[in-house]
Amino acid sequence: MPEATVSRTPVIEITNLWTQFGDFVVHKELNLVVQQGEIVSLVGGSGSGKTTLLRRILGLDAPTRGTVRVFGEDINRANRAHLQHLRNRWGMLFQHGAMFSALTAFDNVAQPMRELRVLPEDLIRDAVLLKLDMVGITPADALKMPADLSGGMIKRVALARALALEPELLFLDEPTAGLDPDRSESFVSLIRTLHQEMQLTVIMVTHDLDTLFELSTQIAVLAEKRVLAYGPPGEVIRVDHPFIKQFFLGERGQRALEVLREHPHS
Ligand SMILES: Nc1ncnc2c1ncn2[C@@H]1O[C@H](COP(=O)(O)OP(=O)(O)OP(=O)(O)O)[C@@H](O)[C@H]1O
Repeated sequence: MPEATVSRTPVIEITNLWTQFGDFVVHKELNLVVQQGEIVSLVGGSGSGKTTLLRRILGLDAPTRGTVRVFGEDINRANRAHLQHLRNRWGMLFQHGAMFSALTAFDNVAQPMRELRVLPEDLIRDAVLLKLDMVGITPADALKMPADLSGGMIKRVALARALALEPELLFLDEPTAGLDPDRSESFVSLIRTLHQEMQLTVIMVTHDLDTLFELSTQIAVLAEKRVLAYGPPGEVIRVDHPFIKQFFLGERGQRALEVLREHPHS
């Protein structure tokens, strides 16, 4: 296909989104367009509406006004079956892993595949072991219950589960929270490798500036009830706005500039 005709439908397109709880407005005329292959970090102060925005994108709650399109589809107009089809195209890693505590690591990863009810069990077995191998979990550890795994291992198993259905889009909520610096660093390089190998689009919420600058191709700053700035890290941190200055200044800003010097393309 000639390049000019290749469709560039954004993976996510949010138009004039309003979110209101009673009289309290969280998002006002919020717009955001995410193209395929980006790693987007959502940042903003506490209560700025990051989690609520994620929930809107996932179609968990309908917006007060505005539209949310994922893979070109209006998420709030899709019927149940269609919504499920869309959901199978993304994976979500929750902050605390959110594993089923009564299932082994293996069965936690197998669960989304079993739910599809189309794959034979022997194929599921191979696919689960492959996903666990990708995130560095051995077959022996796969048989353990979540309570017998370390925090870092739980995150990796939860990531394997989020990747179970080969998603095109991955949501990460505070992916490195609760990990020590070494584990956090190896989790970041795992995400980076998976992003390169699977051409994933990633949307993450993170307060960890190291993770943010190591991974993001774009940063979306949520403030004043909208996306105040959106662009590559090097551009966003130079935006002249009190929140952005405060967020990236001082020690945080120094680290940011260091990482940007190490990765001058970002
Ligand atoms: N179901 C709800 N009913 C009423 N208010 C809500 C509801 N969900 C969220 N809010 C409010 O909306 C605002 C945004 O919340 P949200 O959890 O999205 O913020 P956040 O940016 O993710 O914050 P944090 O970084 O602290 O997790 C908060 O003031 C919160 O109290």
